[in-house]
Amino acid sequence: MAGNIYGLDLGTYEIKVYDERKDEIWKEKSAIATKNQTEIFAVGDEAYAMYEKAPQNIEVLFPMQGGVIARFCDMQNLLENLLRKRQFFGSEYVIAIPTDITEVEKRAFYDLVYHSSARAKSVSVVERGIADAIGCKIDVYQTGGVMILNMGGGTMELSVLAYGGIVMNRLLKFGGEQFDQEIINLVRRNRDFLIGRKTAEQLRRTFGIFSEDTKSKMQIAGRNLILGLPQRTDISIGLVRAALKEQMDDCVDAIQTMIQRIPPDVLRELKKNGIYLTGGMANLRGIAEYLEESVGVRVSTVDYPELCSMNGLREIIQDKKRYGRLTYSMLDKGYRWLE
Ligand SMILES: Nc1ncnc2c1ncn2[C@@H]1O[C@H](COP(=O)(O)OP(=O)(O)OP(=O)(O)O)[C@@H](O)[C@H]1O
Repeated sequence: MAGNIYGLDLGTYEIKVYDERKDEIWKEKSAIATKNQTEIFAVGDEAYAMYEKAPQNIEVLFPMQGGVIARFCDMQNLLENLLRKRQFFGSEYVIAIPTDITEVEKRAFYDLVYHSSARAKSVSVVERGIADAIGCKIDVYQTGGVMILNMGGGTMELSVLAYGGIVMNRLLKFGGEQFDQEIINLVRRNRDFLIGRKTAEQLRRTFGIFSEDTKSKMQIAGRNLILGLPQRTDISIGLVRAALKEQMDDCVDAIQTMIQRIPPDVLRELKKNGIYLTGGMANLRGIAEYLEESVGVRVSTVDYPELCSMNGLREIIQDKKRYGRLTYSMLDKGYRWLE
């Protein structure tokens, strides 16, 4: 059977895969569990389920950090194990990659697949901002200016697009994970109470932190650091809101700084078209309204924002004639110096 075509978005929080033959998108957590530092014990969602619960000889690792591949071999093992269940030999791959990273970091995405046991027929890459825009149903060739803000698990990526290309791009190295860490730190400092990353994520996802609500509380489990005992306690929405404030301010500052630097003609169009929010963090209730009020430009979200770049990759793969020129191989002339 001839090879398939896969679209990949290797996120810090989740790996998303588009399978062209089945025309389906699936996702798994970017996590791998190793036993005694030698043997692969579990991958994806199964490995993530063990995080903070696994026995000492099992280590749960997150090979993507800040949007780039931090542990190359672990990431390759993870991807190979996830794809092994499918027809992955001799297939073509299109990978969505962040723009504002070094050429060496970009090349790592390419090598990850090209030099894996998948024996890929071809590997090409596309800037994630472009995939996101196509996923938002923006006509990337015709638009004179639009901003995409991808709010992910480990990064926030700001891209300004015009006429099929990226005019400006900035990758902020914080996302959902860092928000959760801030919640953990504040609960610990304020309440002498230790909670895990999954509990912090649950707090962030449950509370409507951008609403007017000041009364909501949620009961969570953790460890009382004074008594050293496991306990349950109530955490208020105000505490979670306070934990997220600084990073939300940094995000608003980054958007405003970028807006100040945009060439005037592109800015005029951008003000008409607005900012599109993508990535899992765009699911936070009320975030679009909050950003719109803070930066003074219309902000919209799409349904299932975490899958937006995958929907874009799907379009790119299905309509190669139209979108093929937006993808490139890292073996193209411009990249040969890295070989
Ligand atoms: N319904 C939701 N409410 C709030 N947050 C959510 C929701 N769904 C997902 N998230 C958050 O979105 C983040 C993951 O988003 P996404 O899948 O876009 O990231 P990623 O692509 O893996 O990471 P990155 O792009 O930074 O490398 C996680 O922090 C997760 O907690």
